[in-house]
Amino acid sequence: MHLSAGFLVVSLASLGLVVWVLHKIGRALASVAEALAAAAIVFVALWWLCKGVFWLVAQVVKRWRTSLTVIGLLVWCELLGWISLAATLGGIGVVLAAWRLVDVVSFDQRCWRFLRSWWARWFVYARKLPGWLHACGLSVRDEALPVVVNVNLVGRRRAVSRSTSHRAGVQVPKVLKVRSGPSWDEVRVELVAGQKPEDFDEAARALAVARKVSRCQVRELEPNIVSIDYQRRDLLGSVVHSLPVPDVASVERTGVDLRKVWAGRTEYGKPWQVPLLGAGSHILTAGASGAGKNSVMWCPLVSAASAIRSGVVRMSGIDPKGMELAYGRGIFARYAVSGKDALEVLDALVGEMERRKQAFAGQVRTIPVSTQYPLELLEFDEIGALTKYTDRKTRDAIVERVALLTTQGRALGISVRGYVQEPTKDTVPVRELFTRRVCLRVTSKTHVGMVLGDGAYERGAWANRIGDSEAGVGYVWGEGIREPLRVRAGWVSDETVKALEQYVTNGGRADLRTRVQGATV
Ligand SMILES: Nc1ncnc2c1ncn2[C@@H]1O[C@H](COP(=O)(O)OP(=O)(O)OP(=O)(O)O)[C@@H](O)[C@H]1O
Repeated sequence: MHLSAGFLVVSLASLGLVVWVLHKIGRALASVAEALAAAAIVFVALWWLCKGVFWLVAQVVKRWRTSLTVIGLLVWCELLGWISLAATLGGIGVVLAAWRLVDVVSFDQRCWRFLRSWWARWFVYARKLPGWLHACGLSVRDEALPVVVNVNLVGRRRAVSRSTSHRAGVQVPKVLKVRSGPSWDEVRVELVAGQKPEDFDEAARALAVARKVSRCQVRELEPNIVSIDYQRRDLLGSVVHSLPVPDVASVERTGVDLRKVWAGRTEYGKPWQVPLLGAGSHILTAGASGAGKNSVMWCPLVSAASAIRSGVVRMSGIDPKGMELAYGRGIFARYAVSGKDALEVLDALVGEMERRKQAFAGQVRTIPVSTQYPLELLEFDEIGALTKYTDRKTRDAIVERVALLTTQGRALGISVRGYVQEPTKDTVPVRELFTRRVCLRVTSKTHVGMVLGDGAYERGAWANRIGDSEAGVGYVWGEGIREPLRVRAGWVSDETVKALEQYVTNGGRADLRTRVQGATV
């Protein structure tokens, strides 16, 4: 009995001791945990503070223009007061408004476009483009590869394969620069690893829809940098008029640069200039009926009127319809309607080419054009009518001569400009030999590739979407032009064609046909 009471006392005392020790340990651990938590909180706070300061400094340095402006404004307010700042800003606003009223073009080019670019970058594209790109499938997911570990206890071998996935986030191309022109915004972005410029070509339509504009064009600038161009408004919506025909009585317009002849306006509001001589001067223009092929033909001729009149340019025309060129018949030294006459005109040009070869062989690489050796410019309307819809023999002969002229004529001062409604290979078997092509409104998407080449449609040359009311609007691509360029040819009225004929033939007194030996009717 005594023994069990003693045992009980000892047990209780031991239990008390254990509880007391545990209590002490618990308190000690709690203090350690508290200290650790406090240290962790201080550390995390310090970490975020450092990160914040670093980010702020980086922003101030990176956006140095904004930083300087803010600092300047603060200093101004401090030294001169905010009333003087408000008055000065108001004064600048009034001056800018007056500038805009007086000369909107110089105002836009020298001032407004910089502000517009800045605004577009920070308030449109930096904010919204990542979302659009992601929605159009132009982002790359950071997906860590899923891993499964199989342990083979018998063979003590481990095999590793993939089975779980981890999604850490999404990478979107970075906006590098925004340039905002009068009708286009050019947004330069840097691609992320795993993307290629072609991905953006394919998504151009979706990008246009996301931005709620009718056109978006993608240009590859560097292997990892593309420019996404958005058309905000259409500068080619209204008719562009051709230059006036020079007045015979006034001082003559001289010095036409035949390598850059005014032909209309580009979508960037700049002059569209075509070469009638040298690189890119063999031009094939395709367009459905009523697309405006005639303005592409006549407009540069009106601009080069003085060179035609002075004999530096000698015109030849093949006009299977017998209507279009016939209207300005007087300016053509050689002219043909039927297949047989067309062959004679082409033979005459090939003959001239051979003569020039003999005269200049070994002396120059490109002949200088002059009245003695003028630029021979052939306008070949409805080329398909003679290369597809005639008898086989005439057709082959015509194709052969056109091929000769387009492959050899350039350095010898001979240029060929062809026009066609249906740009298929069997209609124009030599279409690749025309170094520059113009695609006006066409009826099908496939025609765009046939005229301008592979990838033109994807790069934004949407010629099948040109409206019926947009005659003269088209895309030009080829030698010397990196991306399809949207243009509108200058419109040439019937009166202007007649005035051109009057001017070139000196009121009918000069018959250009007499200047050509062996000219056809
Ligand atoms: N640059 C232009 N701007 C505005 N209107 C134009 C322009 N070019 C042509 N047009 C108008 O569009 C109509 C068709 O033009 P055009 O005769 O040049 O077409 P086309 O392509 O030659 O057609 P087709 O092959 O049937 O002869 C004409 O009424 C013309 O006045």
